[in-house]
Amino acid sequence: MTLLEVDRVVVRFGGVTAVNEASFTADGGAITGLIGPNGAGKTTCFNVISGLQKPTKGKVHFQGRSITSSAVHRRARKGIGRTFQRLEAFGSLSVRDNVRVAFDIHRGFRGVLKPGAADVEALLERVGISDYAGERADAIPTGAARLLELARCLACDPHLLLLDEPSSGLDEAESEAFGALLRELAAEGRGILMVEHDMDLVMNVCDTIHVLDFGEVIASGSPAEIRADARVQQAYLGYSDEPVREPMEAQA
Ligand SMILES: Nc1ncnc2c1ncn2[C@@H]1O[C@H](COP(=O)(O)OP(=O)(O)OP(=O)(O)O)[C@@H](O)[C@H]1O
Repeated sequence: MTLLEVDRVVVRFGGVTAVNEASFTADGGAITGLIGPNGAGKTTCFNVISGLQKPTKGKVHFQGRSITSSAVHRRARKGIGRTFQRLEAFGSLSVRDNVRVAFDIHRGFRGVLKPGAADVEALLERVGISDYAGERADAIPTGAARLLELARCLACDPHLLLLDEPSSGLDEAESEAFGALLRELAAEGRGILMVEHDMDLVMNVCDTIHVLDFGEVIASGSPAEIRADARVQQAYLGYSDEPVREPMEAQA
């Protein structure tokens, strides 16, 4: 089922066209990748979807309804959750308290008053950061902080997760566990739209990938289709006979 539809969105910043007639979708129960070179317009698209950036033109639909003019908090209440490239946790609070705050805010909206200590612990366990539960959020490794961002987002039980470079800072084993967690979340029916530069992760977990270049969607398809697309190879992936990882790391 189509959960999110971005329809011919244009974003201009003065003379810079950051997003140019971009159209793409993300389904519930699936992982969708949004990839492209630095400056291609990926974060600007996320800002348009979450409501932080008004599009110059175009529309955004969520669950079949236009949210183009909805405020950020209304989109969040409708079930759009987001993590940021820059980490946004409360640094002086513990990891546990960061997740607790997210739960409390979400429950406050819903009018649920039951204490949720067990839920907090279960969520910390689920994303794999229980060992850091008592530590200050600004004292944990970057990879764990990214997982904390995800936990805070999941505390709000989103239908659609927008994940902006969620795996940066994760080592190979953590990245693999993270991919498995994403698959689990999608299997629960959630939609995941992910901006990510780790091509191994993207190619392994995504059902569909959209490629942006200079603000335009230059290709959409399965990982195999994207790998084989000549325009994508030229704009982003490098040549097809080279391993995918090397050109990506060269760009980072
Ligand atoms: N607030 C802004 N004002 C002016 N130009 C902006 C603004 N935000 C983004 N841009 C420009 O819009 C273009 C797209 O930027 P954006 O951050 O969306 O790209 P991106 O694909 O997310 O890049 P990266 O992979 O480096 O995060 C870039 O040329 C950027 O410099």
